[in-house]
Amino acid sequence: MYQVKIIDNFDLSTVDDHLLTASETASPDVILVRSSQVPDRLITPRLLLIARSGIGTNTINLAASTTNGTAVFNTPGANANAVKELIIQCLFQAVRPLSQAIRETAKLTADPLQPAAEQQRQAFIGSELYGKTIGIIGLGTIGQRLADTCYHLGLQVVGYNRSPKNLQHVRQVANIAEVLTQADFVVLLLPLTTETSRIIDGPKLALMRPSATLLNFGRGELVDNSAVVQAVQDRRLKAYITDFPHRDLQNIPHIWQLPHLGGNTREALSHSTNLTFQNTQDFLTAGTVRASVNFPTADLPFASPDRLTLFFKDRPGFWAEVDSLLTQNHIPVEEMVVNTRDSVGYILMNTTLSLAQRQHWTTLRQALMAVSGMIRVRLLANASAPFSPSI
Ligand SMILES: NC(=O)C1=CN([C@@H]2O[C@H](COP(=O)(O)OP(=O)(O)OC[C@H]3O[C@@H](n4cnc5c(N)ncnc54)[C@H](O)[C@@H]3O)[C@@H](O)[C@H]2O)C=CC1
Ligand SMILES: O=C(O)CCC(=O)C(=O)O
Repeated sequence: MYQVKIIDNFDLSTVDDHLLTASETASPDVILVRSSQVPDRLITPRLLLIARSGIGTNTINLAASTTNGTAVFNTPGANANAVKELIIQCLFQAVRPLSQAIRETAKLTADPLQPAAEQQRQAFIGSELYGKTIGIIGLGTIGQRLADTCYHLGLQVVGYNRSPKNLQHVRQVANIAEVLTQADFVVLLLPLTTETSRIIDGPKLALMRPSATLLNFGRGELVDNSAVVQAVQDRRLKAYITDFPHRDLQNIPHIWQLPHLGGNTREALSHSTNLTFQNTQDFLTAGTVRASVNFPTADLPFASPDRLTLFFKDRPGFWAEVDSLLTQNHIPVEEMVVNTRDSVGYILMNTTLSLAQRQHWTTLRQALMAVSGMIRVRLLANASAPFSPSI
């Protein structure tokens, strides 16, 4: 049974109850997390995986996880529609003061009500999105969906992504500055990395039209808060809408703060949680990696009694050494997949161990761990074979 540290809310009742148990141990096997910070102290040698329900992994120390041989998973696309719909809602709210109109109408006491309400309409004249230009910075899953919907609403779509995408309805430009100068609405949908931190600073804001609105649904740290406050207060930027509240932005006219609502729909939460559990279960039982941000992808039918998984720093000659060690120890390689990513590699290897080999597994594991570059070795038992729990 794997010990699971649950950060944020997860209900384990739908997961195989022989696999996971919630625990407050200081050295869990598994961490389940939503948006909260994962403390570095939990990344101990025992930690096999961190499963993030959601896409952004900026609250997880990826370098430390990789060095530790801890796979970090996320749930690509699971909340993309929810984020897109909220952005569309914000765009409409930015051009038509709907909530203000509802609030003011509710205050009226006149009878008949309608003529009195209509008297107020002058205060709620809006404008239309049709024909305006939206600039999308970060054309990943959410950015692409947003681009598509905006196009169908009649907006012109300008976009920028680090690596250009093959997209029908987006005029892709060479840099962020070109988006900022052309758009009536600029939407940030970038991950937070060292490269993107404060990517929208004072000089970049100065490129925006005074009539433009900036919407940040990527991460708060993408924007220099003091520069955006200054731009809004100086009327060099019409408004700033952010999904990442900060004290420095509190109660400032034309700055709207949402409590990180992008993925906060029943559907998105259910998709994300299901995928999180799937990622966790597949990795624990079979070593399968589908949606990891630091492990190479690897999937292989578990058609053998046993399986070895090897995670290693990629280097020439690594496999030759492992292979010779396996041969010396009479461990058959029945089927295998190997994949590399950045500077690490991952192997799934189907095998059949004799009873004696299983009994001496600790010794063999030590020998494999001694191969230069090896980071983590696991032996998994096929659930349908009569063997003790995975190590
Ligand atoms: N507000 C919310 O509740 C949510 C916020 N997010 C945020 O939105 C981000 C995007 O989400 P997805 O579209 O699902 O992710 P994604 O990974 O599909 O898209 C990110 C895109 O940004 C591009 N990119 C990365 N670095 C770049 C750079 N320096 N310059 C230009 N482009 C760059 C990538 O090439 C990729 O196309 C997430 O990383 C997360 O921070 C995601 C989901 C919910
Ligand atoms: O709603 C959440 O917990 C996370 C949304 C988010 O920011 C993400 O998926 O990156």
